[in-house]
Amino acid sequence: MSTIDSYNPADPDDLVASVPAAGTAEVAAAIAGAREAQRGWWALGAAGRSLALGRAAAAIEAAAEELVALAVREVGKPVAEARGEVARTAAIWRYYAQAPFAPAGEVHEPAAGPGLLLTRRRPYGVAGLITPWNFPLAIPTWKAAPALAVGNAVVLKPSSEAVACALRLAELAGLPEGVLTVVPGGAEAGTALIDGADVVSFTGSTGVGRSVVAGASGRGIPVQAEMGGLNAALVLPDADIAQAAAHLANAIAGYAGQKCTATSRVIAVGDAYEPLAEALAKALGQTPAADPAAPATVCGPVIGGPALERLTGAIDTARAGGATVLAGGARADRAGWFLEPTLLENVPAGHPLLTEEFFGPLAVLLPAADLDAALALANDTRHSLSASVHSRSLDVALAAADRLDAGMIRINAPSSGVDFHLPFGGAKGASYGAREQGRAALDFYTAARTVSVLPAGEC
Ligand SMILES: NC(=O)C1=CN([C@@H]2O[C@H](COP(=O)(O)OP(=O)(O)OC[C@H]3O[C@@H](n4cnc5c(N)ncnc54)[C@H](OP(=O)(O)O)[C@@H]3O)[C@@H](O)[C@H]2O)C=CC1
Ligand SMILES: O=C(O)CCC(=O)C(=O)O
Repeated sequence: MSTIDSYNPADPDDLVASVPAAGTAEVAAAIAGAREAQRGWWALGAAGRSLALGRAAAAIEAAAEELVALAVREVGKPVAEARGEVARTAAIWRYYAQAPFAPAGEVHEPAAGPGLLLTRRRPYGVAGLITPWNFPLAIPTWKAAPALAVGNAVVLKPSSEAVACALRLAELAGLPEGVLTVVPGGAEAGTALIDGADVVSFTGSTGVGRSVVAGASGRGIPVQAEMGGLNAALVLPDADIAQAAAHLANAIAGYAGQKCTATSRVIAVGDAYEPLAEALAKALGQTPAADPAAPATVCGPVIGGPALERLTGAIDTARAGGATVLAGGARADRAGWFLEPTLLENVPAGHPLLTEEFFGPLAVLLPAADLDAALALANDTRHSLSASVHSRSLDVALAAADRLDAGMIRINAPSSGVDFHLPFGGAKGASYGAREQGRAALDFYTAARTVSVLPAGEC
C-alpha cells in the first residue's frame, strides 16, 4: 500500500508523518461507516451533540501547545501564528457547540385557508470535506464543526502535507466512532469522497476546486469551494503610510504569504507611491524569513521545494521583463524552503504575478493615478477573495469597499485575518456556492423541507 508522507518545510529531512494512503475502497468503507454512525449521532439530539462539540473544544484547549508544535513542524507555521490558529480552532468548536440549539426552521401562515406551514432543516447525511495544508486545524474545524452540529457525520480528506495535524485533531475531538473519520489520501481519495458523500465542501487551489465542483454538481449534490485569491490592497494618498506599511508587511510576509487572504498586489494611489514603496520595503526587510519555531518569526518557510521554485522562477522572469526588486527577491541563506519577503515594481503587463496566485511572501507594487484607476486595477481579476483599503477618510474607504469585487474587505488592516462567526468567501471565481463559517455554514449543511399541516376535519 502506498503511503502519505509529510515533511517539515523548515527541515526537509524531517519526516513528520507516514501513513497508509486511502484509495477508492477505503474511502467507500469510511463513507459507509459514517452513514451508519450518523443515525446514532442524530439520535443524540441537540444536547448530546452540543456536549460532544464542547468536549472537543476543551480537549483541543488542553492539548494546545502540542498542536502548536505539530503545526510549526508539519506546515512551517510561525509559532505565534500557530498559537492563534489553535486558539481559533478551539473557539470554533465552542461556537458551533451552541448551534444544535439554533432555530432549525420557521413557522408561516399558509397563503390561503387554515393550517400551519413549517420549514425544518435536516442534515444531508455524510459531509465529505477536502482541505488544504495552510490552516491545518482551523479549516477542517470550520467545515466539520457546523456539519456535525446540525447532525451530519463527516469524512475528512486532509491535505497530504498536513496529514498529522488532521489525524491528531480528529483524535482529540473524541467523537463516537464513524462520526468524524479522517481518510489520508491523494486525488483518488478526494474523487472517491466526491463520488460517495451527500454534501461536499472544498478549500484549495482554483484548478482542483473547479474539478471538485464539476464532480459534485454532476452528481447533483450540494457543493461549496473556497479557492485562491489575488488580493489587492489600495493605499490612498491620505493614508497613515507607516501604519499601512506595517499592515501590508504582515499581509504579505505573515506565514510566508500562504493565506488565501494574503496581499499580493499593492496599489498605491497618486502621491502615496514613493513614501509607501520606501516604507514597505523597509518593513519587509524587518520580517526576514526565519525559523518558524522562534517566537519573533513572522515569515517562515514556504511549504516545499516546488513552491519555492515556482516563486523564484516568477521573480526571475519578472526581472528579465524589467521588474525591479525593492525588497527580498532571493532564497534565504538557510536550509529549508525559505524565500525572503519580496516586493517588486515595474512588473511587465501580462506577467503571471499579475494574474495568478503564487501563494508566497511576494507582492507587486502598482501605481494608480486616482481611486477609479486603482479600483479598475484591483477588480481586474477573477480571484477576488479579500482586499484592504488604507485611508484616513472612512467615507472614502467605505465607498471604495463598496466598489471592490471581493468577499471580505478590511479597512486600515491587513487583508488577511477573518472572524469565524461571519460569512467567509470571495467574489467572482474565488468561491463557488454558499458561504462558510457563521450561521451560513449551518444552512449549507442542511436541506430545508416544508411541512404543511391542515387542521383535522379540513379537506
Ligand atoms: N479561499 C480559501 O478559503 C482558501 C484557499 N486556499 C487555497 O488553497 C491552495 C493551497 O492549498 P493546497 O493544499 O496546495 O491546494 P490543492 O488544491 O492542491 O489541494 C487541496 C486539497 O484537494 C486535494 N486534491 C488534490 N487533487 C484533488 C482531486 N483531483 N480531487 C479531489 N481532491 C484533490 C488535496 O489533496 P493532496 O494534498 O493529497 O494533493 C488537498 O486535500 C491555495 O491556492 C490557496 O489559495 C487555501 C486556504 C483558504
Ligand atoms: O486570513 C486568515 O486568517 C484566514 C485565511 C484563510 O482562511 C486561509 O488562508 O485559509
